[in-house]
Amino acid sequence: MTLTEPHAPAPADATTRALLEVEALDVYYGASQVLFGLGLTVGEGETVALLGRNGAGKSTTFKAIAGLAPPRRGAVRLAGRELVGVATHHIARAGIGYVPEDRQVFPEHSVEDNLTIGAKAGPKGARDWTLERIYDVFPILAGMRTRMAGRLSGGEQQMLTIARTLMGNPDLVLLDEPSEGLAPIIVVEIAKLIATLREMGVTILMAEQNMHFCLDVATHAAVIDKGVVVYRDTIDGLRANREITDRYLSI
Ligand SMILES: Nc1ncnc2c1ncn2[C@@H]1O[C@H](COP(=O)(O)OP(=O)(O)OP(=O)(O)O)[C@@H](O)[C@H]1O
Repeated sequence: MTLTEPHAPAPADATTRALLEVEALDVYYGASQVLFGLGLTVGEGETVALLGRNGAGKSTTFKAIAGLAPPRRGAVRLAGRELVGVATHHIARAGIGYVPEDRQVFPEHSVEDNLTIGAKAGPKGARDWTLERIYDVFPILAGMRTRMAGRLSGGEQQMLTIARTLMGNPDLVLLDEPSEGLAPIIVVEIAKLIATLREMGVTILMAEQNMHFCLDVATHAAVIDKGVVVYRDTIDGLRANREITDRYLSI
């Protein structure tokens, strides 16, 4: 059960070590408050879906974690290290790979250049992700390595953005609405890809409005409403909880 205390970081599974802890986060745009003491935890190896309606605060939560929407109050810790007040590029170096909603590829560069531009060792010196491994997991990109990224379809650009982020060897990947604006057949491909990453043990926090997309992909779910995380459970717990899905996620 799992209605959460609004200000506490909603607990990860007791057996899992917390990788990301977000605690009592207040974020404002100018005078307008958007996150209200938001708490959220992502355990190592989990794929957590942050679900909520349009405007609930999903993107703002990600921006706050990535340092783009600095919180007025609260804490964001990655493996115990405080990230509030740390510059965005240092947050990336600390191990957070952020895939924003608007898919940022370098359109005038080839697929392979896009992958190598952001390549670096992870914070612990790990180079788990190499070009070879990327092409293994993203065979579609292997077939278009010399193509200009700007000529890729929306779905291919989404895959390239995820792949480019992995080349930075992050400890945690933030995926903001990975299924948004894509044709259903491509959404299925993106879902398979995320499931593959999950099986490989990559820790993922993804924002989604589309609950059905998450049911087969995520291990856990957190529900955000009006800037507060109101529920956290396993994905199966969410699936079984009609009250929560009807109240917060019905479209
Ligand atoms: N730059 C901004 N300036 C002012 N208000 C903003 C800004 N960005 C977002 N907001 C407002 O903050 C609230 C939360 O927006 P946010 O984008 O975080 O929601 P979301 O859950 O990601 O929704 P969506 O699926 O539409 O992206 C909304 O009311 C939105 O209008």
